Amino acid sequence: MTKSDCSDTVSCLPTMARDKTCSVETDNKTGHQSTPGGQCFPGTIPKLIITRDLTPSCSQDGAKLHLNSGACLEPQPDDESPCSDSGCGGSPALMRSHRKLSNSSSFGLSSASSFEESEDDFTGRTDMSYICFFQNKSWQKLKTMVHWSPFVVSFRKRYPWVQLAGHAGNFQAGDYGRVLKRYCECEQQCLQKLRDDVLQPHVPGYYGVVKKDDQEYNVMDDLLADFESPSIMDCKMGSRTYLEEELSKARERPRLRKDMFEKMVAVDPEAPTEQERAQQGVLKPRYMQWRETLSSTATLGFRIEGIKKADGTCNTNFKKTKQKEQVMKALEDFVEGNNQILKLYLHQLKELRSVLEKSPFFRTHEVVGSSLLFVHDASVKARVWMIDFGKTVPLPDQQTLDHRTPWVEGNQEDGYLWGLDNLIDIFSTIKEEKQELSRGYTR
Ligand SMILES: O=P(O)(O)O[C@H]1[C@H](O)[C@@H](OP(=O)(O)O)[C@H](OP(=O)(O)O)[C@@H](OP(=O)(O)O)[C@H]1O
Ligand SMILES: Nc1ncnc2c1ncn2[C@@H]1O[C@H](COP(=O)(O)OP(=O)(O)O)[C@@H](O)[C@H]1O
Repeated sequence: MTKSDCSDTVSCLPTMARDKTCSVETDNKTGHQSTPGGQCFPGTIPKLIITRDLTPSCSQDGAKLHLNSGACLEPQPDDESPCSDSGCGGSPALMRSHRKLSNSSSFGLSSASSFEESEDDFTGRTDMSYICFFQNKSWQKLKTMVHWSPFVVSFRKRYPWVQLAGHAGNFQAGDYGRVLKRYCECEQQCLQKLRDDVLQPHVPGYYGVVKKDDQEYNVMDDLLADFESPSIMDCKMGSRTYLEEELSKARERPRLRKDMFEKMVAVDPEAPTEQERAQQGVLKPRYMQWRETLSSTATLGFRIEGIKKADGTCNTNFKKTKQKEQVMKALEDFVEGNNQILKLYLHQLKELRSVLEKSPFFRTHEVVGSSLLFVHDASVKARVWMIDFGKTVPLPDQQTLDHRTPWVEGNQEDGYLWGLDNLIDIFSTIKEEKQELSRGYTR
């Protein structure tokens, strides 16, 4: 997710203390559209009601959103999450739209064929030494159907940088071994605090803020730097992908998101309700809940966002990967039957869990929308890191989370450890099945 100045300020304070005022008006960088004609929905617009989701397959309660009469719906900047592209403010340099990278099915070209000039490349010099070169040209765009980032990291070695998920345009190359991520105060505060937490080895190293072309960036370790042609997987953790704060805002000031309506229809034309169809828009929490129940987020507490393999193939088409068996298949495919890689990942996930259970930072933060980034290569090196702290917010004084208790609105539980337990179980099952299989062969 990306940043917005005022919403960051709002969300990086403990919930109780947050200043909810935000004077910035909706801007056109967001790409979000209001209801048809740019007006408030002309009909009777219902009020927002939150009810429990009692779906038996879901081991947690979930808030459901319904519209009742009376509200005027139109996107507003402060409806968004702390680092949302669609939030208010942001740098003038980023007034262009920052699309969310599509999760549509996509199979990458080999990196060799993916380098191409593009009209919308970044060109010209910058005031920093972060220009990257490929074939003597600056800022080559890695152009495929998938999410190659618009830069090639270059210094001691050149390698195409891959952004598997998240918002397009959020990253730029840093000095060798570092990347720049569009500034988000919330994320900055987390990365800073994490430097002094036991979790430090499990998150990218953080090196402060730099300004480039009027835009600020958080500088952090490039987690791909020490790998050769890495395979990468992004798993979004937790049973909930929107902050409680986003829910309150949606209830206080329900706003329709036409872009989310369109993303919903693209996956399942039957998904919107009659009313949503008439409005041509959905509320953000409604969209997020729909994504959660369509995927494994609601039932397993994590979901796969994308996988890029060493051969360059890339798949971000996991929106409907929900059943345990489907997830297992995707994970098996990711490790390509390599037992050692499997063991390394399992070991690291268990180690991470034990550190999370001890971490003061983790205990005192609502961790939403954060991912685990899995990276391995042919040299049988494999690592897992926590990334994306744009919606990780401190809890009010004295409050702590166990990250396993099912969420009910108000308790701020995020299901992170529940999801990690499930992920570990799935990796363990794959390992056991492989062992069974090899025992069978040797009999
Ligand atoms: O994956 P799809 O279905 O495209 O939906 C996206 C993701 O949930 C984003 O989360 P993430 O950045 O973790 O991938 C979220 O950003 P937030 O994190 O800001 O909530 C986007 O909200 P908007 O940015 O409001 O569009 C939402 O449209
Ligand atoms: N420090 C990093 N090193 C290498 N790759 C990263 C790093 N941070 C993010 N990425 C890549 O970028 C993608 C999106 O990152 P994320 O922080 O989730 O962005 P957003 O905030 O836009 O959602 C990840 O799936 C991963 O592929």
